[in-house]
Amino acid sequence: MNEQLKLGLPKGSLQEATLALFKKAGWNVSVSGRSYFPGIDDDTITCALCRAQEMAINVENGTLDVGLTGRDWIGEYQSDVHVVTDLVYSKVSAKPARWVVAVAYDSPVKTLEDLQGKTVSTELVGVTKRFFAERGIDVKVKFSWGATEAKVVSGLADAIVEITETESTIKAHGLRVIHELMQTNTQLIANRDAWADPAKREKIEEMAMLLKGALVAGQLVGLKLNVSKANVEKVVGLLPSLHAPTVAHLYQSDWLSVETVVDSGAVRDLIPCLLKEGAEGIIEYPLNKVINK
Ligand SMILES: Nc1ncnc2c1ncn2[C@@H]1O[C@H](COP(=O)(O)OP(=O)(O)OP(=O)(O)O)[C@@H](O)[C@H]1O
Ligand SMILES: O=P(O)(O)OC[C@H]1O[C@H](OP(=O)(O)OP(=O)(O)O)[C@H](O)[C@@H]1O
Ligand SMILES: [Mg+2]
Repeated sequence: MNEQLKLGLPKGSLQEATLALFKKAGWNVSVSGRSYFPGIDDDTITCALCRAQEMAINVENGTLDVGLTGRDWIGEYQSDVHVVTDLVYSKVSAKPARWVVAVAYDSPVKTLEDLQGKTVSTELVGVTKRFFAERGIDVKVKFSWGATEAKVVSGLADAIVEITETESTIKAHGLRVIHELMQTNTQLIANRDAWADPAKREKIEEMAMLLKGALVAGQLVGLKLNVSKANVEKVVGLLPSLHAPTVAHLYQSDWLSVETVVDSGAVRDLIPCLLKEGAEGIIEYPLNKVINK
């Protein structure tokens, strides 16, 4: 690659989770002081921090070759970019976040149609206008700079269209969700010319593969245990795995070592069952990457 790859990292809600993901994928990104140009331990890449809202615009116009942002903001500007891959994580979890229509708990509004003629406050103006227009519901959409939930409480709007992940902000303001507009997750997007350039495309594809591998690994753990030959079938039968588990002989013994990868959420229930079926010396370890062809 002759030129460095210009990578945009989202400043704000997605920043921390994105830098942690890059670290797991193999890149150390160092954000220092007030600079919006972090360092990265890869000579073929230059980094810039960019608001999630502006990322797709900057990738579309070539200021950046590649960037990460939410599907919501790509849709808001209907940006002409190449979506390389979905990376399903949000601010605090590895799940999508949801854009919802919410009203005050005691509001007479029960359905979307009840919002006819009313005021809706949101940061996501374009998507919201299109959403109501498609349904023939005439609402006044007012742009919100943030703290949008407060606008229903203070009577500035009849409803909001707002993002929620844990629902803690919705609940803290006594709001009621009446409809889900869409789910959103992080995506890796590329500029169309960068994607057409073979060297850049190869680098972007490698990046996508390693980021996905790191993300998948976050939901899995490695599990290793010993079991006697007599009990191995019962123990292996309990193990869900990416492929068949690896079974190896222990030196000068009738015992076997079994190694596999399982869903981290399943381990709590799985370990007691494995013990009951004769497993011993169980170890669980975190994984950095899981790469599947
Ligand atoms: N829990 C969350 N809350 C808000 N945005 C989230 C959350 N999880 C993921 N996102 C994504 O983060 C992006 C918005 O991030 P950004 O930091 O630019 O806005 P913000 O959170 O409103 O920033 P600010 O801290 O200035 O309010 C969107 O693409 C959104 O989908
Ligand atoms: O469902 P939750 O987990 O509570 O997360 C969603 C909240 O987080 C974001 O607020 P942000 O911190 O961006 O503040 P803002 O409203 O000032 O943009 C978003 O706008 C919601 O208010
Ligand atoms: Mg916000």
